[in-house]
Amino acid sequence: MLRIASDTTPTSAPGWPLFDTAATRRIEQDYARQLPTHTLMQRAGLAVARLAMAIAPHAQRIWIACGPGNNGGDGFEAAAQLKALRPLSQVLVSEVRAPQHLPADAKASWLRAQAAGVQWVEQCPEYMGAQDLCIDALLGIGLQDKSTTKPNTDQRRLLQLLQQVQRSSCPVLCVDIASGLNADTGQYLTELAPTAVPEHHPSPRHTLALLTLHPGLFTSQGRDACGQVWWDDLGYSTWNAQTPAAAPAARLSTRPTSGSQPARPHSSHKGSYGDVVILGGEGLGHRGLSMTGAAWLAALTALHAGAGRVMLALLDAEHRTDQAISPWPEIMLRQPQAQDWHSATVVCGCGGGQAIEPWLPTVLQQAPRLVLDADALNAISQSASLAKLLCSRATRQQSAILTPHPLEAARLLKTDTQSVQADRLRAASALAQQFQCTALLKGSGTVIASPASTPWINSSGNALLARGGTGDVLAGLTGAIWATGCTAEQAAVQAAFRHGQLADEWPAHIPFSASVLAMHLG
Ligand SMILES: NC(=O)C1=CN([C@@H]2O[C@H](COP(=O)(O)OP(=O)(O)OC[C@H]3O[C@@H](n4cnc5c(N)ncnc54)[C@H](O)[C@@H]3O)[C@@H](O)[C@H]2O)[C@@H](O)CC1
Repeated sequence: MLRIASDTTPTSAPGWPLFDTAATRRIEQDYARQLPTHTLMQRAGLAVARLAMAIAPHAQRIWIACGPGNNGGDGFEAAAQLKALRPLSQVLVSEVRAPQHLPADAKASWLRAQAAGVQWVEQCPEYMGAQDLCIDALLGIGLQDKSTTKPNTDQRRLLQLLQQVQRSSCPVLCVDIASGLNADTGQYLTELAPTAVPEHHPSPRHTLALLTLHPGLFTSQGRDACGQVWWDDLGYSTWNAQTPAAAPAARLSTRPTSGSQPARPHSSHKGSYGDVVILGGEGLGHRGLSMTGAAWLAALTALHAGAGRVMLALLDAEHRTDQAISPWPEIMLRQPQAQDWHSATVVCGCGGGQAIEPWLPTVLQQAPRLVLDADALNAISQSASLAKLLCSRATRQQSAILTPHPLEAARLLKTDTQSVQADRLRAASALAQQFQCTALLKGSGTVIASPASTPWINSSGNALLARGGTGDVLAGLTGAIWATGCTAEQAAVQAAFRHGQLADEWPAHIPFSASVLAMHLG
């Protein structure tokens, strides 16, 4: 998902820091002060040119769409560098704004592109082929919402070029971030979002983030818009690795260095890995809608993910006799009223339907570690007394992890899905604050937030996971990891990463389903 395009020093803290626009501006000013004028843009242009040659080594034509600000300046600079590095290739530029109206850095790069012999064209040539390359240098972190003002000549021209970039049939390399995408949230400005291909792009897409990585590259619409993300810090972390001029807005989770499964001491036993109890699975007898499969999926996952013991308490009173024997003999069946909730890690709500609500006061008060999923979250969003019980857990040193999808998060926050998706970091942080717990907001670029901690964005996963039951697998996996003794935040971050990593590494010859995913966790 993230590749490093320079010899950037890895951070000593876990995860890659993600800086929002305001923090990036502070870092840029701090760094630019130390360097000769124009150095940063020259480094940016060279980084773009080098990556362009790496991803399109056989390109005969490289078309660069250059916007009205410094993102466009990076484009002019890349054009100049490409012309020097690839004199036989056609390097073509289309601009939004005449050079006399460009910022100083961008104007200097425009002059360098002219001097290098770059060719100016009105628009993307129709003869561009699949081996050629399109570079999107229209808008970077200077994006502004101009929807309330009447479009001027620059805006109309920018939209015209942006549409050509978005419909490009050759690979696209975006400079810093895909144009039109908000670097803080990963949401497109409505008027700049792709219209012909709303969900995915027909040609491969790469994005070279410059100086810092931004949250918007990795969540919401960012993953589809930016494709493969590369990063060049332009030398900043070598110059100032320890004390960046601003704090990160989030961290990007990375592959654990010790491997996915920590080594188990020889002298360990089942008690070393904790008990996980799954409570959920409304039975057919309640409303004629069986949801026991969801609870089974969570239990099966906890079993294969390595929990010491797994208990399954189904909310299926009418079918109790059918449940005397588990199809997986390692999973111990329990009647909810016979279960002691005081010591185990409880995963509550998978397929719980309406039958979960009467059990929530008990688990909210008794379970020391509680993962709340699906219908448990819906019940809490509709009941002030349950919400109060959830909030009060923190005062009793009991922790909780909420695992909502955007609609469940919207219900808990008394808002709508669109508002949640408009700023996923803010929504997850609001849930964590409101309920004093860890919130894992599912979706493209899962966000994990805890009170008083920098939130995480998960870097793994793909659309294979967009099918029924994978959320139950994530809940069971979170419970199994948490039961081994880590913190709620660590459990949520590790579970989200492992869940997505399995999908990323899924063998093409094995049909994907949630239950097969659960059984691949060993
Ligand atoms: N100055 C430098 O030396 C460096 C600049 N960098 C680049 O500079 C970029 C930021 O530059 P800027 O601050 O100039 O910002 P941008 O170049 O992203 O955009 C600013 C321009 O776009 C126009 N604009 C914004 N929203 C618009 C909209 N919705 N419709 C039409 N026009 C719109 C603005 O009026 C302004 O002219 C970064 O993303 C990065 O690519 C980096 O390479 C680091 C070094």
